[in-house]
Amino acid sequence: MGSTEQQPPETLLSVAAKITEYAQQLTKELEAGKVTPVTLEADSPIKYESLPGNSFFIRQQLEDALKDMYILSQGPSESTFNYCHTAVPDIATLNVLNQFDFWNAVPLDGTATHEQVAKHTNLPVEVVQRTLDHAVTMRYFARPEPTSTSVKHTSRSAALAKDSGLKALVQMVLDETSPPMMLLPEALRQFAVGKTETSRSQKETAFRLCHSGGIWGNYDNTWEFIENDGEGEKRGWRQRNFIKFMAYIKDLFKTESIVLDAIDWKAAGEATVVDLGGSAGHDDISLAKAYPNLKIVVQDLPQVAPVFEKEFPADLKSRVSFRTHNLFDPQPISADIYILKWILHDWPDVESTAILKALVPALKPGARVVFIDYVGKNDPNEDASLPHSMRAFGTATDMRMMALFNAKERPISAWKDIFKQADERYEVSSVKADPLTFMCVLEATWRG
Ligand SMILES: C[S@@+](CC[C@H](N)C(=O)[O-])C[C@H]1O[C@@H](n2cnc3c(N)ncnc32)[C@H](O)[C@@H]1O
Repeated sequence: MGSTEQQPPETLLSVAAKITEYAQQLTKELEAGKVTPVTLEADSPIKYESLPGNSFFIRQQLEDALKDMYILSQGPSESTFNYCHTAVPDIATLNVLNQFDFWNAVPLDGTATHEQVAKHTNLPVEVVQRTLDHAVTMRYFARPEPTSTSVKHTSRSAALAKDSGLKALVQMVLDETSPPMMLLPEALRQFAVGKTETSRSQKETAFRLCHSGGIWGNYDNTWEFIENDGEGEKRGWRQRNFIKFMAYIKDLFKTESIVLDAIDWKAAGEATVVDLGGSAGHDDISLAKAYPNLKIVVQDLPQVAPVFEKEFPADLKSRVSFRTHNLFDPQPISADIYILKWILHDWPDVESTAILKALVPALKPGARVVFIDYVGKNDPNEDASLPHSMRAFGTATDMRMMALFNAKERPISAWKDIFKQADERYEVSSVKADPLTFMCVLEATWRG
C-alpha cells in the first residue's frame, strides 16, 4: 500500500531540487563504480560502460524529474504545443541523418562543410543545410561558430558514426515502425470505433493500412515487409539491417546471460537445440561456445540465410547450422530443446498458439521449449512503484505492437495461458521473471 499522506504540488524549485539530488546520487554511484563520465563532446565515450549499484534506477528517476521540469517550466499548454511542433520533425530529421549516413560525412576529429556533407550523402546542399540546422538543435552535430557553414561532431552524432548497431536501431525504429504508427488513429477509426473487443486480425492493423499498396508496398506484416522490400540485390536490405539491430539489442540488454542461465544446459548433455526465429544466430554463438556438446540449428526466414553463412563464426559451424523455416509450418526437426526468444510477443494469441502448435509434429515426450520473452506489463502494483520512464519501455512497445500486429504485451500469466491454449500437453514446469529487466524465462515440457 502506498502512503495516503497528501504530497504538496510540485513546483519549479521542488523539481529542481530533485534533479540536483538525483544528479548527485548518480555521479556518486558512477564514481564508485569507476565508470568514465560521458560528455556532450565528440571524444566522449558513446555510453556508460556499466550502470553500477542503483544507478540505473536513479537515472530513470532523474529522467522523470526532467520531464516534470519540462512541463513546469513551459506550462501545461505550451509544453504540449512545443512537443507537437518538434516531435515529428525531430524524428524525420534523425531518420534523414541516419538513412543518408551524415554520421560518416564528418570526420570525428574535424569539421566538414555543407558541400562536403552533400557530396558524401548525395543530397542537394540546401537539403543538407536545412537538415543540419534542425539537427544541431537536437545536439546531433554542432557548428564550430554560430555562423559556420560547416559542422563538427557532438557525442550523440559521434556515437552513431562509431556504432553501426545503434545506426541499425534508428533505422528499424524510425523508418520501419514509425510510418505505420502514424496511421494508428485511422486504423482505430476503421476497425475499433464502436466495438467492445480489440481487433486481433493482421488485416486490420495500422501496418496494413500503411502497406496496402503505393510506395510502401503490399504486405501483411512487418516480417513480410523487411524480408521482401527492395529490388534485385537490394532485396532483403531491411532484414539485413534487422539482424544487426537484434544483435545490438542483445548487447544493450545484456541478454547473453539470460540465455546461458535459462536452463541447466550442461545437464542437457548431447542435446539437439532448435533456435526458432533465431535471426543470424547471435544468441547461439555464446551458447555453442559454453556448451560444446550442444548441436544447434538456427531457423529463420530466407533472407537471413546468407547473413548466417557469411557472418557466423566458421569454427562453430560444425555444430551450429542454419535452416530456412517458416514458424507456421510443421516443425521438421525432432529436437530435445526449442528456443523461442522474442518471437511470440510480436504476434496475437491466434498466431502465437499456431506457432506452438506447429512444433507438435516434431515433439517427442520430454522435449522442452525454452521461452524467453519480454514482459511488457507487470502486475499493476509492481508497475505503479516504477518510474514513469521505466514503465514507458513496456507501454511504448505495447503501442507499437498494437499498430504493427494487433498484438499486445502480456503479463506472465498470459504467457502460461498461450501454452495451455496451444496444447494441454505442454506442461509449464518453471517461470522466472525479473520486473527490472522486463524479461521472463519459461520452460515448458512436452508430455505427449
Ligand atoms: C524479434 S526477432 C527475434 C530474433 C532472436 N530470436 C532474438 O531473440 O534476438 C524475430 C525473428 O523472427 C523472425 N520471423 C518472423 N516471422 C517469421 C516466420 N514466419 N518464420 C520464421 N521466422 C520468422 C524474424 O526474421 C526475426 O529474426
